Amino acid sequence: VIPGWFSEISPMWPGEAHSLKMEKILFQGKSDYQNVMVFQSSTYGKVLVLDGVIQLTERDECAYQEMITHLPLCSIPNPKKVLVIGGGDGGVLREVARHASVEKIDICEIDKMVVDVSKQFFPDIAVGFEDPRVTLTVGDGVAFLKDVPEGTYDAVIVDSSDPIGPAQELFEKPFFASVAKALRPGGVVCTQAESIWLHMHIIEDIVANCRQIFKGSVNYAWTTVPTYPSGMIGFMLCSTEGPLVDFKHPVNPLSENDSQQSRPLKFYNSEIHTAAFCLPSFAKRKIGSK
Ligand SMILES: NCCCCCc1nc2ccccc2[nH]1
Repeated sequence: VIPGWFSEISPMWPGEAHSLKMEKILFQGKSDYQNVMVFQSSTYGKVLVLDGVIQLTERDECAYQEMITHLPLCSIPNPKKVLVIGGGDGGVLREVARHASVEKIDICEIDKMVVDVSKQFFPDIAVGFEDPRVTLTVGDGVAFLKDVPEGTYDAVIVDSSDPIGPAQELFEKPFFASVAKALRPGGVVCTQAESIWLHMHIIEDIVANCRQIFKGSVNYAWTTVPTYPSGMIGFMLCSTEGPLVDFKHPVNPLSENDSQQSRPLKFYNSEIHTAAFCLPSFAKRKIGSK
């Protein structure tokens, strides 16, 4: 261990560890589900860490929050009701709120400590909770979805951590089936879907499960996040049977310089939306779609 440096050692990326120079630890706690830590880094702003794994930094969270939100919401004409599973930092809520067509935003986050810590240390991310359309449920997303009437949502966003830890069930078939039931015909889901450099086997399983359950489109897309190991993270975008969804050509554009927005988009735009679905050959062979 190098004094003054945080190294992200995890079984999720054996044999490698991304490190960030650390100025000061701002919070350390243990919730009912995981260890929670916040530190001030030297060059990436404040950093949120769960069980030793970097969830977000102030400097590059935009790449993840904007893409996981706008890839699905810009792919359907008029999203009205949106569900977020996970996402307790509030960043996805902040991005969903940019869509004027949205009338209702439900969020189900299992760990209240993540919400409280985000509000205290990441106000520009937790700002998402202030939108009047938002209803927060603190609980297990699997149980939440069991009580959702069929066809309730236009879009579901699963902003989870990784299969090692409290989010494990969010990567399994029964959960995907409950998401499909909660979506209207032609509805869309976008999930955090790991890295093609590190987790190809996990992704192949996810793609196989999604292709069985979602009878519309199933596409993998990705973004670059400098503070995530392998510098990238991917998303699984699926649509249910019904009006065809072409994820690669957004029908509901968000103007990147929308003057109404107090904060313009930092990362997402319609070109990068389309580019996000382009895969390197090694990945195309394994998880590409026709
Ligand atoms: N909202 C949490 C996003 C995921 C944070 C943890 C994490 N960091 C990763 C780096 C590479 C691949 C998968 C990863 N999962």
